[in-house]
Amino acid sequence: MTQQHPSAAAQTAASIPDLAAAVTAVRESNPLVQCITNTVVQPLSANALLAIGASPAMINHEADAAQFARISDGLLINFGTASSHNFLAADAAITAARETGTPWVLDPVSYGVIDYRTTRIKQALTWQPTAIRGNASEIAALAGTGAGARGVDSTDEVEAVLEAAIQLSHALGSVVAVSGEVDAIVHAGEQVCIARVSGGSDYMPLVVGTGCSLGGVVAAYLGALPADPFAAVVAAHAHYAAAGTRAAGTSRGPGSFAVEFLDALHSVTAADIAAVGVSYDTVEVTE
Ligand SMILES: Nc1ncnc2c1ncn2[C@@H]1O[C@H](COP(=O)(O)OP(=O)(O)OP(=O)(O)O)[C@@H](O)[C@H]1O
Ligand SMILES: Cc1ncsc1CCO
Ligand SMILES: [Mg+2]
Repeated sequence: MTQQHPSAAAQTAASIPDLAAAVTAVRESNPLVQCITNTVVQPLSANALLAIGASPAMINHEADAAQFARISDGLLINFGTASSHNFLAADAAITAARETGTPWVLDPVSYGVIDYRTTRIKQALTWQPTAIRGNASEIAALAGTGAGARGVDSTDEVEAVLEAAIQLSHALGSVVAVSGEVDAIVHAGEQVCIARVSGGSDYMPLVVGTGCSLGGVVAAYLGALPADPFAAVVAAHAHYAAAGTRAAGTSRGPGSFAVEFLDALHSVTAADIAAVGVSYDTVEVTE
């Protein structure tokens, strides 16, 4: 079995992502992001993408999906309320994205909770997503561990599922991002790189779609930074954390937070995002 030994040294300065540069890359390149996502979160997801400087398109029918994937900079797949058309659209879009080398993100909503969706997510995993973004229970379930999600919500802690995230990243080559109070982003190459992103707000789990819309934002960052997927995924989470912290300061509850959060996604500067608390670690892998 593969073992991980925490390294005494934190990640070398040279490989620490330049978050400000990533934010600027998104805002300057206006990445086109195809979202095949659930009906609950469509407006929030599209608005979040507009607010960060990306261009969203919810193209989710199988007859159109592959054609649009070929012109997109990034693709999000989220089966939260998927119809038969959406499942077929996802298959077509992922196939096209793999042909064009377009980065794509899988949000494994409710993996392990219901059978048909679990089968379809398993199929999508065989196509090796550029990034997998989910809450702690979803990531644990993908690796066959954890307490299991309760519907779409997590019952696990991020740190408790870190080993599962590392295994998944090893197996698929994907960047694996686990959301929660402190997010963890894992990329297993010769070494395992781990980033932990603090900030945000405890209103965030009370607004539906903060996680789902983050999946689209991750796709946008990957589209702007295709050569550095770890940096892209960390920067997307730092952007959310900075905006969440700012929005919480002026909110009275989840309703006003949702509005303030969109404003903050737009108004946070690259410097604000670079100032988010992110800690880096590496883990050596030995057989
Ligand atoms: N307690 C918390 N404090 C600060 N930020 C949080 C907290 N819980 C979640 N977040 C943030 O909320 C966002 C969504 O994470 P969450 O784990 O709630 O996703 P999710 O369960 O997939 O959401 P959904 O399925 O409703 O879209 C992330 O940016 C995460 O950092
Ligand atoms: C509430 C809900 N139900 C299916 S998808 C979704 C959005 C959060 O995952
Ligand atoms: Mg979710």
